[in-house]
Amino acid sequence: MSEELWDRVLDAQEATSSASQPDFPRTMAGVRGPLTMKEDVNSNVLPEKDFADLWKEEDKVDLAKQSLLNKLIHRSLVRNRNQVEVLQRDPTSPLYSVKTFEELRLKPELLRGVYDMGFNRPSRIQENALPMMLAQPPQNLIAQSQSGTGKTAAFSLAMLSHVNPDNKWTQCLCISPTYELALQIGQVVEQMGKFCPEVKLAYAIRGNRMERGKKIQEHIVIGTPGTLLDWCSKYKIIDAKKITMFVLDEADVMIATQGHRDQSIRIHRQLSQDCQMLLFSATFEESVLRFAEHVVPDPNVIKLRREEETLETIKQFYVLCREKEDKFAALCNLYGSLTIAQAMIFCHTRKMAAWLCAHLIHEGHQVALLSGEMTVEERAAVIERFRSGKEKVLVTTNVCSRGIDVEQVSLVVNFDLPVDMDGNADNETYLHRIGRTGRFGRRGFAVNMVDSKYSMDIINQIETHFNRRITKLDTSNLEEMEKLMS
Ligand SMILES: Nc1ncnc2c1ncn2[C@@H]1O[C@H](COP(=O)(O)OP(=O)(O)OP(=O)(O)O)[C@@H](O)[C@H]1O
Repeated sequence: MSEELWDRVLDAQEATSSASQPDFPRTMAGVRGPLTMKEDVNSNVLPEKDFADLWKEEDKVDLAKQSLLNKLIHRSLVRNRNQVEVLQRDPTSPLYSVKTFEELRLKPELLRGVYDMGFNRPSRIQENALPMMLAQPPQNLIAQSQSGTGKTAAFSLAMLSHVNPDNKWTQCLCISPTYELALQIGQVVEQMGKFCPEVKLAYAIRGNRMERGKKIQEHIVIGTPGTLLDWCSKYKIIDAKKITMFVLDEADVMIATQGHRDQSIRIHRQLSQDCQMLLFSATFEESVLRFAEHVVPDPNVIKLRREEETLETIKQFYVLCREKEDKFAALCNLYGSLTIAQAMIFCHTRKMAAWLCAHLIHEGHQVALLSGEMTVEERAAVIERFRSGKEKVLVTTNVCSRGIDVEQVSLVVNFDLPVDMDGNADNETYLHRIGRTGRFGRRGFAVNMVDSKYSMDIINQIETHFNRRITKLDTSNLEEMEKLMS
């Protein structure tokens, strides 16, 4: 089963990374402020002296000043209201479009669905990709667009436009890497297709058992790769030859992760030659893109330049902590800011996420935990509670780094920085993690916890990769911070 495999992949990743990242001490630090540093370490090379030597006692920050962060986040959320409309008129924004939804020739029922969701104009990716996806004869597409700019909405519209409801068989397959994401995509399709009740949707996800051999009639099937493969090959309830549109969401991770790639390729092999292929992601590393171009015949490619990949609307910071114990203290001090809207805190391992969650609760904070070892039902319930705002702070691992769309998330904290199996910066995961905030033009903040020379190097690698500055959050300099956050 794919989800089990995914869990095993995550397990393996977590195991490897635990080896490369020393475990957080079992004792809990006393709560005190994130420390500030006089010297500017935000250059690409950290001074050679020992990290600890950079600190002085007087650098400890006045806790009262933490409230500034609260104030600034609060203000930026309030300011947000008209921002989407402004951005959609700004030619440099990824939300900009010349066309209206009407000009994209959507069916009237879909137009109603789109407007009913509160969309006024298409984003750039929607404006560019939809005509390609709806063209006749069908065209293949590999598309990259920044996180939260409407890719899911774009391919959902394509699938809903594509199916012929009179044909009572599955015509569109959409694969996503996780259970939660498959459910979320399905919800978008259901909402957008609200006025097309004749179009039916099924979820190929773990636990959704089907009768062997009896072909299903749902026009669109969304699921994870293992279950979808079972539905096509083992249970034979989908005739893959009749699929005319195949969507791979988070396509780069589906290609780069071996388990996903094997399963997706096995599904792909069963499709007919002329099945339309649509690949989407916010990140496409060069080698992955080359592989995708090799697999997808004659594709249209929408690709971002590296410097366009990060969103201007997400302000990126790092907090310097003296040592590992201080990260917890710094996080506790940020807690007020986390709960102004909603926040996601990323840890490197399940063990660390569980530890952090337990200790935050012990400190009297209300937080929820989502990590790979939970059952899919538990995970879905946690996401639902978070989405509905019942939980304000979610502690999680990379299992939630991609795709999850909760618009109120204003702050992402990297309690552990994302690193790959070799201990280098995992730039793609970083981008997806911080992309959980700043959805569709909203303002967002990403705060990275830096507790060693090693993690400072990771920050520097990320800065260099995206050519984007990650600024030291220095709560002792109020004026400077106000400027940075405005
Ligand atoms: N044209 C639009 N107008 C207004 N809001 C939109 C529009 N298109 C999408 N949205 C909203 O923007 C948010 C982000 O969209 P979506 O999830 O499709 O982005 P994405 O590019 O798939 O993100 P990710 O890269 O994280 O997977 C959603 O809440 C969605 O409802």
